[in-house]
Amino acid sequence: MAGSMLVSPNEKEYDDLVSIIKNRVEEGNGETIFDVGDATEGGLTKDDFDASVATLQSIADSLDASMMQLRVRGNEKQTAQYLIRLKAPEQDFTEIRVAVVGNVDAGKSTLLGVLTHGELDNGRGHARMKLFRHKHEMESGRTSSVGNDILGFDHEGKVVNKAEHGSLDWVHICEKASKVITFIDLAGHERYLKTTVFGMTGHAPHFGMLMVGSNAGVVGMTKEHLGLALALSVPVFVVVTKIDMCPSNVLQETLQLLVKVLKSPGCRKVPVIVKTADDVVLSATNFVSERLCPVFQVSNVTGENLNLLKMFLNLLTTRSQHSDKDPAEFLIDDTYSVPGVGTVVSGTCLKGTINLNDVLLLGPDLLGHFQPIAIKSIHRKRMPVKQVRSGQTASFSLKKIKRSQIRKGMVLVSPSLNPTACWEFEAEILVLHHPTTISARYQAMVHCGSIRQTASILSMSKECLRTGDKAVVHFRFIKNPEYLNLNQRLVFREGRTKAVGNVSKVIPMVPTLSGGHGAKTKIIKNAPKNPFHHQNQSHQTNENVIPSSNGSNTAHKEESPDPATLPKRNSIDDELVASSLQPQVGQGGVGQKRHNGKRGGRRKHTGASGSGGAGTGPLAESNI
Ligand SMILES: Nc1nc2c(ncn2[C@@H]2O[C@H](COP(=O)(O)OP(=O)(O)OP(=O)(O)O)[C@@H](O)[C@H]2O)c(=O)[nH]1
Repeated sequence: MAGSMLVSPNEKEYDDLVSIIKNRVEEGNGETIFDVGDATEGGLTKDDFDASVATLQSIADSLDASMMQLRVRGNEKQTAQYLIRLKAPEQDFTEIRVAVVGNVDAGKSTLLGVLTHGELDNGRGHARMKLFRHKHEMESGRTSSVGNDILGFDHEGKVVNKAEHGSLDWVHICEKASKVITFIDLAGHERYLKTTVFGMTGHAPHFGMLMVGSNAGVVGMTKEHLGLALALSVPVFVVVTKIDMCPSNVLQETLQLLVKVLKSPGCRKVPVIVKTADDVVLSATNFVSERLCPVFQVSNVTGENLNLLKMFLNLLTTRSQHSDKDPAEFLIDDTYSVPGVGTVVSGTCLKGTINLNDVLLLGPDLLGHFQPIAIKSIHRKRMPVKQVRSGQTASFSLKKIKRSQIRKGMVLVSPSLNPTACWEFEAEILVLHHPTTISARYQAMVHCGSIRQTASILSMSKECLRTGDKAVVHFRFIKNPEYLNLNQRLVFREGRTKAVGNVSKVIPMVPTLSGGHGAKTKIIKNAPKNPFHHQNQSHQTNENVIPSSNGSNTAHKEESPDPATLPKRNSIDDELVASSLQPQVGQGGVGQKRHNGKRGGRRKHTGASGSGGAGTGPLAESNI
């Protein structure tokens, strides 16, 4: 657009400008960054600049949007960038999910405490105490659950979080905010890698915030987490912490190594060390489209550069195209039993719009069935709402169903989708790391959305796979059928073995008379009898906050599809146990009995030592 058009537009030009800005705001989910003056033309004189800003302000007013100056450049002649953001109606806000990863002690929980509570840290764990959720975390000072913290920005870009007596009122934040950043604080310690992978696949983060302690440097799980984010195509920005206590030569070394890793062939990022507000705007506007990776250097104790980070967070916009009009698809990532309310599920609405009292299909259960279920109430970030749209997370209370009948990885979908479950699927896989070779019959944990289940390889387009190899792999879930979509990203993981890929073919369950594991997926009126043992823990619903354990989910059933496909099972959610990175197969019977007894459940060439592979970052070793 001509830079001069804003100076004194005629009526038609003004209308054109309004529709251009309106479209851009819609595309940007309620906001856009707009240039005033064209730098290539040398910018605008003061009078023309002022006239342009006045035009833009009047357009913003007509759209019921605010306008915030981000940066101005030049003296005699000027250019500038403005953020135009719609004033969201109360109860509506844009949601951005940021997965927070990094090695243990990088300062993840501390930074989140400082950002969300607005109080600096004392360097001895003061800020992080506000966030800890489980007693054992409090004691060890380590984050083991996938926790959520929110930071709200109003339409003028001001932080709306106000902690009262140390606690935050989420409803207040959501009412005041136009944009809510949800931080998914993923564990730093390698023993919790399983939780971290679940957080990255199951909570559909838009961005990854990789935290690096400046004194410790790029150590431990740093590369591992970076590799995971890259593999899942989640854009990453880096926050280097503790600059207050780090000698400058050590800080420089850390930055140099970081830049080297980011530029490496496995990563191919363009690091930008953010030092000024200009850098922030530049990074935020080019973050998603280009391979840019902003690097912030902050102190949670002195607060240095936290303003730049906050400015950047305020400018983050989602890249996904929302599809509010499609049939609804909601991915369940957790379940709760709330006294007086009943069963509550939380998760992400991937497509469509879900309204209060809608009847959706819930499934697949252990037999691959879906059952109709009504949505009794909807909460977004603990705030009761009437509707949830694509891209948003929410929790629903459900009618006439026990919590124990629902598991992570199930979906709630529109009946018009006529959903089918699948035991088998194909995926294009890239092996990021494997100690030896992977061949048919190999078994490992598949993470796909909020699905987390052991699957075995039935066949592959190559005889065996080594680190760096790509192949089309035919998988079969070993425990129950799942609901999968084409092109879903997945992680295939076991011990130090890691592969990533895309679902390329979903093989729906085949109808049989026996009701065996190939049984036709059918929609049943009444829920099947509780296929699990009762879960004795009840949790306060806390959208997106995952309880440490859902209790035991030992499977038993009335109508057995095939005993081998419903083996005795340890708790599927017992993600806190130290054994989480130990071989999954062979524990508690998973994979020991298989439908095809010949294949057995024996893993081949796992080499899994229980180590999460600290420092074995896939980046250097793969071609992602
Ligand atoms: N001096 C100083 N100390 C910090 C800073 N950030 C964090 N710390 C301290 O570093 C320690 C570790 O911080 P945490 O926030 O627990 O680290 P974490 O990355 O969340 O660790 P996990 O939850 O175990 O993954 C705490 O004692 C903090 O007080 C900082 O910027 N400066």
